[in-house]
Amino acid sequence: MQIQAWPAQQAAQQQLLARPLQQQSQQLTDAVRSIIQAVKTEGDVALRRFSAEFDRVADNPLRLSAERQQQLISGLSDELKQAIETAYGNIRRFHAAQVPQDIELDTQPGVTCQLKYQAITSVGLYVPGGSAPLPSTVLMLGIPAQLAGCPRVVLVTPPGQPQAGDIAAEIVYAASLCGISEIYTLGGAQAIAALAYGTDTIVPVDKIFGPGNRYVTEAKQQVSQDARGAAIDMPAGPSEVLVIADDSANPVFVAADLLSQAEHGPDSQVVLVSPSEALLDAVVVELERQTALLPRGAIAEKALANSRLILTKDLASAALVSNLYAPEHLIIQTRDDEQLLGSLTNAASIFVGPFTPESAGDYASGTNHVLPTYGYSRNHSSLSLADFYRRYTVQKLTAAGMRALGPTIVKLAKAEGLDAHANAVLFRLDVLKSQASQEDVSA
Ligand SMILES: NC(=O)c1ccc[n+]([C@@H]2O[C@H](COP(=O)([O-])OP(=O)(O)OC[C@H]3O[C@@H](n4cnc5c(N)ncnc54)[C@H](O)[C@@H]3O)[C@@H](O)[C@H]2O)c1
Ligand SMILES: N[C@H](CO)Cc1c[nH]c[nH+]1
Ligand SMILES: [Zn+2]
Repeated sequence: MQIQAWPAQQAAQQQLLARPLQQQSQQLTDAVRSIIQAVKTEGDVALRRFSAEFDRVADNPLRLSAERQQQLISGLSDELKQAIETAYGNIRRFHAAQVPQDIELDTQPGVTCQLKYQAITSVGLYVPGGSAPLPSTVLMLGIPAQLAGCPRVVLVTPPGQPQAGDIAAEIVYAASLCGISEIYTLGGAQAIAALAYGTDTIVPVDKIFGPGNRYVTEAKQQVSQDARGAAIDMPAGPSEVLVIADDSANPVFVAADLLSQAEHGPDSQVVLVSPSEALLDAVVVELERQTALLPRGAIAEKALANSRLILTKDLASAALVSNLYAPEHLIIQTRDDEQLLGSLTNAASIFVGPFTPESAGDYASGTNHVLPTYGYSRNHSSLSLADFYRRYTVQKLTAAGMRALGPTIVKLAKAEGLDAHANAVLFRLDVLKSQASQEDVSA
């Protein structure tokens, strides 16, 4: 990998920080649109056809039976179950602290406003599984759904592991901890279409959560733009990380952190920004050494080909590079991390100091690993418990409240030229006036 100096020109800066695959290529949009259309018109038949075509699974049973779920779980070792339970505990603790509070408030006497939270009725969780099955993602999605109390939680994940039509036992165990038993062996854009529009086998859901490759992410965006589709959490595509490190950082740690995301897939991107040429040089050597030892080294190498090593004049400009890139994950390993932290904006999840690898947040520290990618961290947030609720308001005006606020509403409605709005208040004020004069007469 080549070390590149941070250029002064804006166009060159943007080119250097471009994501590897044009997320919105017309070819991708069209391919996903036709998959969605086929699922809408042909239902289960299309689902089975796409499973055969993209996942090499003939006659996909679609639903993972309760018996098969139990069989798969019983084959898991106690050590692995325990590790999943430890992660479950930390993630649950962090998300349980996020429970939103209803608000009830009199904005003025007789005018009561409430903000209320209600768990979304039915949610669909997409757990990636094309390149590697991700039970950790089950916890990231299933725990907040469980804590919010969503009445129906459906899980979909690509089939084929450990055998055709199956899914990984770890995924099933993590799902069982989260109280999820409605599981479909489906991946890709077809799974998203099935969740959004339903088929004979799958009842549609209200909101779809979860990360995935570019087909999954594009499908989520398409169904969310259709009023008859489903809402989505965020665009959470191929994993990415940006590391800011100075000459105090350990190049072994930095290279390992970069590779931890490079091994996700060939379309992942990792970026190292440093004012230290010596550190950059040492990381190049380490990347080569560690990649050669990785079972997924070939995948990581492809991701490294889209990746960047950037030399800046100081840490302040390294922070500017990060803010411009808006990474999914940002790791900082410098002499004064706390000071740097104050100048960092736009990162979805930040990992501070030499003993905080991104793997901690990917698996078990407690934060959510479902995060916006492609630069969407500028205006989208990391997944949290709040995403599993819908918010709504309730209000009530007493007669006294109407008497006091009515004239203001009438004035504003007249200013907008909306007389029917004004009338809805004026007719009530008339009734209140005549009630008041009758009370005066009888007094
Ligand atoms: N941003 C986040 O929060 C986050 C979290 C975890 C994982 N991820 C990312 O999720 C991604 C998971 O990707 P994956 O591929 O391993 O699994 P995936 O489950 O997202 O995708 C696999 C599915 O893609 C479909 N597919 C494959 N090739 C296709 C083609 N040519 N045309 C149409 N559909 C096709 C198949 O149906 C397959 O089931 C990785 O890029 C990983 O980095 C992101
Ligand atoms: N790094 C991924 C989010 O981009 C999450 C993950 C799951 N397993 C390992 N990593
Ligand atoms: Zn990861």
